[in-house]
Amino acid sequence: MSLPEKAFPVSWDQFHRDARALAWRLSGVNGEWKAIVCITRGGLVPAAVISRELGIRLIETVCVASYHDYTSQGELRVLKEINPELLKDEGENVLIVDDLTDTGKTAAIVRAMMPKAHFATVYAKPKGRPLVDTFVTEVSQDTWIYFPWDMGFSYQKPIAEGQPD
Ligand SMILES: O=P(O)(O)OC[C@H]1O[C@H](OP(=O)(O)OP(=O)(O)O)[C@H](O)[C@@H]1O
Ligand code: HPA
Ligand SMILES: [Mg+2]
Repeated sequence: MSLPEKAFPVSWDQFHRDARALAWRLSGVNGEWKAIVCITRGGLVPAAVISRELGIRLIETVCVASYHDYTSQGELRVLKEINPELLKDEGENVLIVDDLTDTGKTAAIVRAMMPKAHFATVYAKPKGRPLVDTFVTEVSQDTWIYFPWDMGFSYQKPIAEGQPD
């Protein structure tokens, strides 16, 4: 996979605002959500925001791993399945939450587990967009989103002292 050309760094403040915007959109979708199923690890933070905003207290995880190094996606592995209780009715009234959909492979795997669930992500790239029902911001396929939990502040040398070679 070629390195993404564009970077989209997201601060904690921006991510909180975008996750709350997703909660707003979801508040009009369904009267009573049975539960949230968040796709770890990226879905954990948006699920915390949405559960607080929508008052959803039953939160389940489905643990999926695929991107094993910087930007290349390996084979998708389901490390922990969804509680069978929530698989009844094919996931009707269940809200699946993730941070983003990129190629859509993760979304496809989890959707297949609960075809009637509502799938929401904060960000979406074009290839994954058809797999999600509600999202906030689309970014181009060649953009890499840098999430706040992957970043930190670092010292920047004064311009006069020149930059490392
Ligand atoms: O649409 P896709 O191409 O499948 O990519 C999207 C998935 O990739 C990332 O998770 P990752 O597998 O990196 O694990 P993590 O959430 O634990 O970081 C992200 O959180 C999504 O779950
Ligand atoms: N940013 C961070 N993690 C990701 C991305 C991305 O753009 N795509 C898949 N996992
Ligand atoms: Mg993930």
